[in-house]
Amino acid sequence: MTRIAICGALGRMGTTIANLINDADDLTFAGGVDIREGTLLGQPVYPSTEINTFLQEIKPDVLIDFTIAHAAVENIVAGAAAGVALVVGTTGFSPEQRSRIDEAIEGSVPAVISSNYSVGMNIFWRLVREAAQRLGDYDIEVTEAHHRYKKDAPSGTARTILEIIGEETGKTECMYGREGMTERKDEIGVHVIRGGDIVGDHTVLFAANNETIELSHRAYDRAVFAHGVIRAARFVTGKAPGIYTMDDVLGL
Ligand SMILES: NC(=O)C1=CN([C@@H]2O[C@H](COP(=O)(O)OP(=O)(O)OC[C@H]3O[C@@H](n4cnc5c(N)ncnc54)[C@H](O)[C@@H]3O)[C@@H](O)[C@H]2O)C=CC1
Ligand SMILES: O=C(O)C1=N[C@H](C(=O)O)C[C@H](O)C1
Repeated sequence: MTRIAICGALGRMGTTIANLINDADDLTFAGGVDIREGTLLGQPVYPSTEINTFLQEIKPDVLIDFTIAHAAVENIVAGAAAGVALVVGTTGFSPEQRSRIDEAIEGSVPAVISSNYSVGMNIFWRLVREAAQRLGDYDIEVTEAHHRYKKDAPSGTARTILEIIGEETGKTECMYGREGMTERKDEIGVHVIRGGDIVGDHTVLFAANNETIELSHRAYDRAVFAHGVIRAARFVTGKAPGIYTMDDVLGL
């Protein structure tokens, strides 16, 4: 049995993932950490200030983090120091936070890090790469929509899309929304929508004179992310230290 713990256990993703772990024959939900203390599925949830005590007492094989960037950094550093394999889904890291994460993980524990654990999105990123390779001279606009409670913008997934487009076209300048008198140059337009309970929509528009191509991905249920997280948790157990992606997990 692989013992799995979750940071952000009481959140939208934390509870969805815990329920899937509970249903799996080879995995056990060992407990969680959150700002609030309590229990989930009969297991303890420690307050976030007690992450080190939690790791010593619960001794999970894998620590999954779906919290918020500043908290995730501390949880990852603690998990790596305790020698626990990691699966990180939290988004919104600054470059400095990401460097701190990489330093903590490299050479100490195996970790999967991805801005989007849905299988469909990992294929979508490949489609975007192919389109960007061939349509680099088209105008490109990225739009994402999420629920009203999402804190980081643009989404981690949109940031990954921008990285892919940058790698394939060399275009790295972005225009975040437009207002007033604007003149389009070679920038990538980035547009963020927040409202209701939208789970996660991403669209990449390639536009030229007389034609447009739109690639869209829409998640209808958080279970699509959570299923990918479970695959990542099984994959990361017993791997050599280092940072892995969903390409590694899915064998893409
Ligand atoms: N990579 C992926 O596939 C996905 C990533 N996400 C990302 O996961 C993160 C969480 O998303 P949601 O579950 O929707 O948010 P949420 O707000 O529902 O859950 C976050 C939980 O973390 C807890 N928390 C906050 N600070 C903490 C700390 N210091 N230590 C422990 N727990 C703490 C909160 O109390 C809350 O229960 C976000 O960054 C989001 O962008 C969300 C969905 C999919
Ligand atoms: O916060 C969310 O909900 C989501 N966050 C991830 C992101 O920032 O890309 C993934 C997914 O779109 C849902």
